Amino acid sequence: MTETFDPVLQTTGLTRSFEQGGQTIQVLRGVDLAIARGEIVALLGPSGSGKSTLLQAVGLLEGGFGGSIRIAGAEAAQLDSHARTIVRRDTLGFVYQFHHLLPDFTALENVVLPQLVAGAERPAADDRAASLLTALGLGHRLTHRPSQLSGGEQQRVAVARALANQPALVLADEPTGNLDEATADVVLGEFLRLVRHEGTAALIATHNERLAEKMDRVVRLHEGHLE
Ligand SMILES: Nc1ncnc2c1ncn2[C@@H]1O[C@H](COP(=O)(O)OP(=O)(O)OP(=O)(O)O)[C@@H](O)[C@H]1O
Repeated sequence: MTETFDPVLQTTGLTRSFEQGGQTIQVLRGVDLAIARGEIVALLGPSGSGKSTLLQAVGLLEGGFGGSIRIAGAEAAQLDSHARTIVRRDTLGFVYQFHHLLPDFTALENVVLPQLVAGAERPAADDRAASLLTALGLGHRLTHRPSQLSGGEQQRVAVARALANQPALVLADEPTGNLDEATADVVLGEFLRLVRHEGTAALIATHNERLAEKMDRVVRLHEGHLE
């Protein structure tokens, strides 16, 4: 019996260009990428090669792309804005270079909130948040606000928030790019361990070849294509 490949993300001939000053900048020129369920993929490429542009497209954060993006079987171009919001909320998790935590809420609340938005109830949402934060070594920081946390701790909270709704795919854009090298290593290691434990697939843009080697596969953006 042949197993059918059921990727969590599949892009085919993905293109994206920007108009600027009367000129067209062709950033993505036909990106073909398939990520299996649970697979962790490093996205490498020089500055300006389009890593963020690719993550924004597959994160359904903006339109304007050509080609096909399928997320968990749904064709992005066929989704209206409400359906895109549901896919983002229920299927995707996001980690950025800067944590974007809500400053007036505690670490725990920052991880509880997306769950409540998705329809979870307390105390189950609190338990899930506490368990994720504890797995990231923040069990003693649950009631701290972001400003009371170190940079590495803030990024760990952002990781816990991204995983809170058990997404099928986490998209991360330079998730440790704002941290010093030693902290970046530790936080990325914990991020990968937790993603593996949860069985979540991930696409992680980074400049760091050494960190990329810790992932299941490396893809490189070069002149608008993946190598
Ligand atoms: N909204 C926009 N309007 C015009 N050009 C844009 C826009 N967004 C991105 N670009 C251009 O697209 C190219 C790719 O940018 P992008 O941020 O995706 O690269 P990157 O690989 O993530 O870079 P870095 O590693 O420096 O973060 C750049 O030349 C950038 O100037």
